[in-house]
Amino acid sequence: MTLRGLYAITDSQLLAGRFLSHVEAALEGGVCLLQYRDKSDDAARRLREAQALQQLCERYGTQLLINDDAELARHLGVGVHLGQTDGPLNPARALLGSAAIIGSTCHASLDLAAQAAREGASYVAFGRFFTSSTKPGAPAADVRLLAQARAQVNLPIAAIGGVTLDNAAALVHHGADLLAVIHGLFGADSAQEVTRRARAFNALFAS
Ligand SMILES: Cc1ncc(COP(=O)(O)OP(=O)(O)O)c(N)n1
Ligand SMILES: Cc1nc(C(=O)O)sc1CCOP(=O)(O)O
Ligand SMILES: [Mg+2]
Repeated sequence: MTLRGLYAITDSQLLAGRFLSHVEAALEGGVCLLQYRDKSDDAARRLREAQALQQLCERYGTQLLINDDAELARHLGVGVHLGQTDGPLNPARALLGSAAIIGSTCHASLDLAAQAAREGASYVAFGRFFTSSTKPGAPAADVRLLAQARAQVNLPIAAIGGVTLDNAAALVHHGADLLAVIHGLFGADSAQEVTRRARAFNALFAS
């Protein structure tokens, strides 16, 4: 499976009251990966929402990943995204199996990316590349890191953090395979605008 294109990530606050409609609008525009990211500890709601996203993803042929929670991913039979404080990759791979998509946050570190590759990650994520209203305190990364990663890491590369249609082309140009986006996609006022943005993000990979 080719991991290349828009990687949409949900945000429970931003999507309050329009969760499924905005996500479906994004899927309509084309989403390579969808990550369910909910930082609450409301396990029942998390299960319910993740199941609803799984149904949508099945309809649109999109791969679902769960942020942080390998157990929930295992329950649903989907992939997981793990940060540096979310537990090691090896047990997650053992839990989810060889076919599961497992992503790893590498901040601005090629060493972390090499380690993630050794431990069986499916893709590595670098960022944040721009100012992020969702996660303003995330460590910063420079776009030139992407070309270095391209040369040294034999895995798809996701770029995250403040990605918008105004700045995403540079990330693709420097080597990003996946544009991981929250606000730049789901911050739109209407479902139609979400779909338009999703299409526009994907068009950056066409040339
Ligand atoms: C695609 C992608 N990249 C990075 C992250 C950040 O993961 P993490 O550092 O664990 O931070 P939280 O998202 O858990 O706050 C991500 N979720 N997705
Ligand atoms: C969840 C997350 N992780 C980041 C990292 O740098 O690891 S930046 C980030 C927030 C991404 O949201 P937005 O597209 O709204 O900036
Ligand atoms: Mg995390």
